[in-house]
Formats: sequence, C-alpha cells, structure tokens
Amino acid sequence: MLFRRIFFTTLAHPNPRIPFFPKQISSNFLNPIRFQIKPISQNQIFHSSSTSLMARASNVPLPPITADKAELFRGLESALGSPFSSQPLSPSPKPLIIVISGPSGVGKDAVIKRLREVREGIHFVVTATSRGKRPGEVDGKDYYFVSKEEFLLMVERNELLEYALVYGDYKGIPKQQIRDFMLKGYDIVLRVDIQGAATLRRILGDSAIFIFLVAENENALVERLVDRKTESTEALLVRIATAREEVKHVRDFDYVVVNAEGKLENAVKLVESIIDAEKAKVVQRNVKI
Ligand SMILES: Nc1ncnc2c1ncn2[C@@H]1O[C@H](COP(=O)(O)OP(=O)(O)OP(=O)(O)O)[C@@H](O)[C@H]1O
Repeated sequence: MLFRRIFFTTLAHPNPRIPFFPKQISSNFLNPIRFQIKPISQNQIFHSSSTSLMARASNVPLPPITADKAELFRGLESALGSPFSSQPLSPSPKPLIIVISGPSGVGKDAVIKRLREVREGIHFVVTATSRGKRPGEVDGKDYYFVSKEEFLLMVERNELLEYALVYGDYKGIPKQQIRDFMLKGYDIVLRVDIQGAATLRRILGDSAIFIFLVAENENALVERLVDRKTESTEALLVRIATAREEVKHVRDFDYVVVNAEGKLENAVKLVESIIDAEKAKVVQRNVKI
C-alpha cells in the first residue's frame, strides 16, 4: 500500500493550515487510502511555496542537483518561466531625519561629534545661533554664529525649520540645508534642546526619529556640567533645575539612550543601532520639509 504525505500549501490561502491542492491531485486527496494529511507548521508553509507547484506543473524536465550551477540555474529558470533577477529584494532605504535631544550637559555635542567620526552618509545640520563662540568652537562647523539682528532676519524670511530662545540666545535650524542634503541621499541629524524637540515633533510628527539622551543619574549630569566649566554658578542652577523638568519629557520621544560616565562609545553605538534598525523597516518614514 502506498502512503504519501503531501504538504502543498499556498501563502495566498486565507487559512494557511488548510492545504491547497492543484486540480489534478485534489481528486487523489479524496482517497483516504493513498493520502495522509499532516498538520503544517509555519516553517513548512514558507518552504513549500507556490513555486514548487509551478515547477511541477510546467512539465519542464529539471536537471539533476548534481548538474553544474549554470545548467541548474537555466533549468530552474525555464521551469519557473522567467530568469532570476538581480534587483534588490529590499526597498532602498529613504533618508532619515534623526533628532537628538536631551538636557543641557548630557552630552549631545559629544555624542554627535563621535557619530560624525564613525558614521558616513549623515549630514549634521549646523544650527544657527546668536550665542557667543565657546573656546574651540568653529563657525560653520559647530554652529553658524550670527548676531541677534541677523538671526531675526532669518526668522522673517522663513528660512528656519524651528527656532527658539534658549537661555537668552537664539538657536534655529536652517531649512535649505536639510533639503539639499536629503536630496543627495544623506540622513540628517538635528541637535536640539527639549523645547526644540517638542516643536519639531509638532512640525515633523512621526516622519522623524526622536532620540532622548540622558545621563545615568542626576548626579552624573551635574558633575558633567560643573566639569565643563562653561557656565556661571547662576547659569548652572538654571540648567540643572531645567534638566529636572526636562527628563519628564522622555515619553514624547521614540528612543532613550543613556550616555553614562566614560561610556560615550556605548551611547554612540546605540544611536547607530537605532538608525540601522530604522533603515531596515518595511514601511519607512516619509519626510517632507
Ligand atoms: N559619556 C560621557 N562621559 C564623560 N563625560 C562626558 C560624556 N559625554 C559628554 N561628556 C562631557 O560632558 C560635558 C557636556 O557634554 P556636551 O557639551 O556634549 O553636552 P550638551 O548636551 O551638548 O550640552 P549643552 O546642551 O549645554 O550644549 C562635556 O564636557 C563633555 O565632554
């Protein structure tokens, strides 16, 4: 007595556990002596695709598996009725906008500086600011340092994606810079304070990725700010008090990244992983500026 197990399925079937049979064998299936049905696992469904049915149905003799590769390819192609394509099977990833934010002193600049060193294909938007240059900062690289008057002119001309008055200084994001680099296929990184991130969320919605940078705890954050020696005691107090409020906004972000003391590299790696994961998404974010 001949027992044969059949596992033919089709992915298009509404219930993949119910086998789908081509016409010519469905009558045999009705004979319980010759056929036995086994429940089909999800893995089997993927392995026994409809291509096997097509190959059998086409009546084209297949070369043996021992045939050379070229012959095997030709045989498989003619059985399938079309040549194998070299087109990528994944859609090409779209440029992303990545917003990096967090309390003052958490390490936004430090993370971005390192990211700039380790990752290609990213444009780090240079923010325009009316604040004075800190030692070591370069105009056009760290910020565009402009006067208050010049800044307000940019606002008037609608040249900024968003802007804000932060601790008495204006900071804003030039729109054209983003458009130009996205057209060239670059991902865009924006560095903004929490207030700026909230505004950008209103403007960009879910089309951008929002990353919230935090220190491992408040103590570490204060130490970092004190060690930086760029603020007066009064300014420090304002920044720390503000930071206390700002950490409550973490839920408005898509991701949170801890930039722990001496672990800058880990924080940067996590940011990179987030970018990589976003690029692998089936449905990509669609940015319009
Ligand atoms: N993981 C880390 N470990 C130790 N020190 C760090 C780390 N990350 C940043 N720092 C240091 O902490 C200080 C604050 O960092 P940074 O200036 O990058 O913060 P920021 O978030 O850009 O601040 P602000 O918003 O005030 O400009 C700097 O002196 C920086 O070198």
